Amino acid sequence: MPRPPALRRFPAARRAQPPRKRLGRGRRQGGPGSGPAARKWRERPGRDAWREYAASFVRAGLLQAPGPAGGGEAAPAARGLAAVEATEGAAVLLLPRAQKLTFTGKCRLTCLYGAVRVFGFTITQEQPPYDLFSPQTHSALTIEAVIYETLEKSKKEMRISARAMLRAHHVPRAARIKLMKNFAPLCSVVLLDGLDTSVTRFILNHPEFSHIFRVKRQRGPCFTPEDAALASTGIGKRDPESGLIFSESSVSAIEELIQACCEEDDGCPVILVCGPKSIGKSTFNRYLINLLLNHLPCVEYLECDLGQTEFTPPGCVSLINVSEPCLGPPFTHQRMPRKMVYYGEASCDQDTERYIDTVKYVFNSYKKEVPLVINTMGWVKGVGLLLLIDIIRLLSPSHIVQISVEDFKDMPRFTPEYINLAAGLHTKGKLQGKCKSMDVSGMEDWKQYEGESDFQTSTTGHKLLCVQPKFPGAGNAGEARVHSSILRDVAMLGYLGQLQPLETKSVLPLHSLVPYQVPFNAVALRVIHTDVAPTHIMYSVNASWVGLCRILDEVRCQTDGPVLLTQTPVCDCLGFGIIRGIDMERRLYHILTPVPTENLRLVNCLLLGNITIPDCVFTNQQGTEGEIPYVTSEYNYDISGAGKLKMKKHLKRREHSR
Ligand SMILES: Nc1ncnc2c1ncn2[C@@H]1O[C@H](COP(=O)(O)OP(=O)(O)OP(=O)(O)O)[C@@H](O)[C@H]1O
Repeated sequence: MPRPPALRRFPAARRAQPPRKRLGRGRRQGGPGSGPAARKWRERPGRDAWREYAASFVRAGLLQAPGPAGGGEAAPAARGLAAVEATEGAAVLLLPRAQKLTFTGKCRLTCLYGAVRVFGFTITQEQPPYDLFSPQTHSALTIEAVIYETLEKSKKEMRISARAMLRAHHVPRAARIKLMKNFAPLCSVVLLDGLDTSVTRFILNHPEFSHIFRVKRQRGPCFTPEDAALASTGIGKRDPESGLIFSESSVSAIEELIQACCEEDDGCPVILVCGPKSIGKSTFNRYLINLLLNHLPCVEYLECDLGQTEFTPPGCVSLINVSEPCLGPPFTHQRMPRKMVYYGEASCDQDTERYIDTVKYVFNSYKKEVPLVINTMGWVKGVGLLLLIDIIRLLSPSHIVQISVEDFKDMPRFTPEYINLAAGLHTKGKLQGKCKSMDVSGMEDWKQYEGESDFQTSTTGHKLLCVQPKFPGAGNAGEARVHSSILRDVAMLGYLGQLQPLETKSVLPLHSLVPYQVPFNAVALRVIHTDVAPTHIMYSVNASWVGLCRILDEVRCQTDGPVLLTQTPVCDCLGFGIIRGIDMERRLYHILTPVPTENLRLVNCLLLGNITIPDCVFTNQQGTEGEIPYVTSEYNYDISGAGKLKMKKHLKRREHSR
């Protein structure tokens, strides 16, 4: 096994952590959600007030409506959007009222005047800059001008203050003049800067993903000066249809949920979102969270989908406090949850009981102080449906958002009555036993949790919100832009990107980074997903992805290790690492991880699951001479555990019209 260069001790040794770029930006200010308009609305009693406020969503373009701007009642302004190059790599964009820009690429947005909404989140001029990520792997982001308070300023006063903002941001005079020609009352002006973060640099450094933010270069007369200005910042205009498309049922579900979350006497709604694969659950959740963050300082998010996790690498159940908007896909916002358990598989079909225990363990940390949004797996057929019923009983949500296309027959409507009566996989329905027609075959061997004090099966009745998505390809996983395994890989790269030092512009290959050294006897070890003979354990652990966990038992070892656990614990996971190499003589694991040292001190257990390091990490070991470590072309595939690396050349699964 290759030995890395210099080593540091772990967990006792310190590792110099460069100051992290602060993504946090404190409490929301302004925006229709928290500004005087929203306050006025909140103070007005009755549902009509809410309806009136909700209509502003429609006016602001949340609902697709006919007309070039798709802006509902708000007629498109006479003049279109204008974009001019400001300084190098930056452009200023003027959006007349209700106008939108849908784009691919990435940029940092500062609102200079008025207010814009991106993915449901409203950014006003009082707020700091926000990083926007619109890769080809997901539906494109849209920047839309929204209606805002003018505090009864005259048109002249508005022009003066817009001009002052442009000057304050060093927008050159010629650009200012050009922009101000397009100025109209209630327009919005934003500054777009080129964006290059250490995480995106690291991801883009892998040839497989180098094009995910690439903007299609247009040529000829279609390429306007506006396009040139936008291209200078790293974004390119897209058709509005490439952005989010919300059906009326989505909009009314969102209205209802925001109302429930913002009404103080309504307690803390627990919103469970479910539906088949690729139906838009994660996108709905992100959008809902962003809208809620216009009103509330934070919301909580419970991730129960092991395969497509929002804030963590795959294979985890986690609870996270979200106070910053999600303005990109999961690989752009990997964060440390409040509570996380590493389950170790992208699906739970092999051990549903441990999955239930894991969800239960993580959910116990939710204190009902802020609304909770729950994401569930897209496995909603057969056993998956039964398991979802168990999860609903366990979490007892106040609202269920059930997303499915109209002709989807595998998932019955999750009305309170249905959830009360139906059999789950580990739980009985209320009338089960009395009702002969209910299918409980094959349930005899399952442990019945009902009646156990810690398994909350009471269904107090929830509000069911049925959503029929209308975007092309909804619910058709085969038509997805990108295969789910590729999204998992890129999420892991997003996680590993946190290892990159913030201060350097170049990408440091993973094999050049200094790992921690961990004595065998300091941590217990467990392979979750398969039985491995103790004599072979080091072969399976080397060059593997591991959960860095904390078990409550003391890790005691008479010998110099390794310490092997005989059962998989349901325990806290503090992050992930790569076992970079194993020193059999000095009995040390060499682990690369972005987990901060103070948390590493708590780690006393390494869990190895069925989540593998993306192949591109092995094949992309730049600068190595001769055979690439861990990758060989001369291997005996008869040896148990040997496998062929699949070279995924294209992100697209099949030709997609968009
Ligand atoms: N409202 C929408 N408008 C346009 N595109 C959407 C919308 N919702 C989702 N999509 C796109 O559809 C694809 C699948 O969406 P998403 O990941 O949200 O589905 P999911 O149900 O969470 O999938 P999974 O079951 O795999 O977790 C993504 O490319 C996403 O950008």
